[in-house]
Amino acid sequence: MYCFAFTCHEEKDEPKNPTKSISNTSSSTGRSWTGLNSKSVSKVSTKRTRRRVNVPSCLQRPSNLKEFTFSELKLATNGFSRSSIIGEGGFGCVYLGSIKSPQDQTKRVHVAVKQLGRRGLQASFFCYIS
Ligand SMILES: Nc1ncnc2c1ncn2[C@@H]1O[C@H](COP(=O)(O)OP(=O)(O)OP(=O)(O)O)[C@@H](O)[C@H]1O
Repeated sequence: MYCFAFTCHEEKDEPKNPTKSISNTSSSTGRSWTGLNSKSVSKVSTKRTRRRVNVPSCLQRPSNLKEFTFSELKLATNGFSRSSIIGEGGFGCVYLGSIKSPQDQTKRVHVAVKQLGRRGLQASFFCYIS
């Protein structure tokens, strides 16, 4: 299982809404879009200690993550329509989206788009590929 770290980056022409992240729901690609795996995420996201865990910022961490703009995610989820909602977790709603495959631009893949809600802002945010 591979993981996507939440992207902190905001674009100037986008609304201030750092609440979206995306994960690939398709297991058919067989390739990861990121260097993180479930082990590294569990180290930083599930360990509850009094000591502060030193997590490198999103911008410092080397990765091959693809960043999506708010507009791209809006398009992928049909405007974050209610009919695209496939679940809701502790961080917020999860939408079914469709994007061009990073490996083959002629194909489309289904993705889960997680929306960080107000409650979720209080916690670290990671999402994962199923
Ligand atoms: N990659 C995915 N593919 C398909 N459905 C997903 C995917 N990610 C999330 N979901 C759906 O959205 C729901 C909420 O997922 P989410 O990961 O946000 O919360 P969670 O699994 O309850 O964990 P937590 O909120 O504690 O992180 C899931 O129960 C599932 O139904």
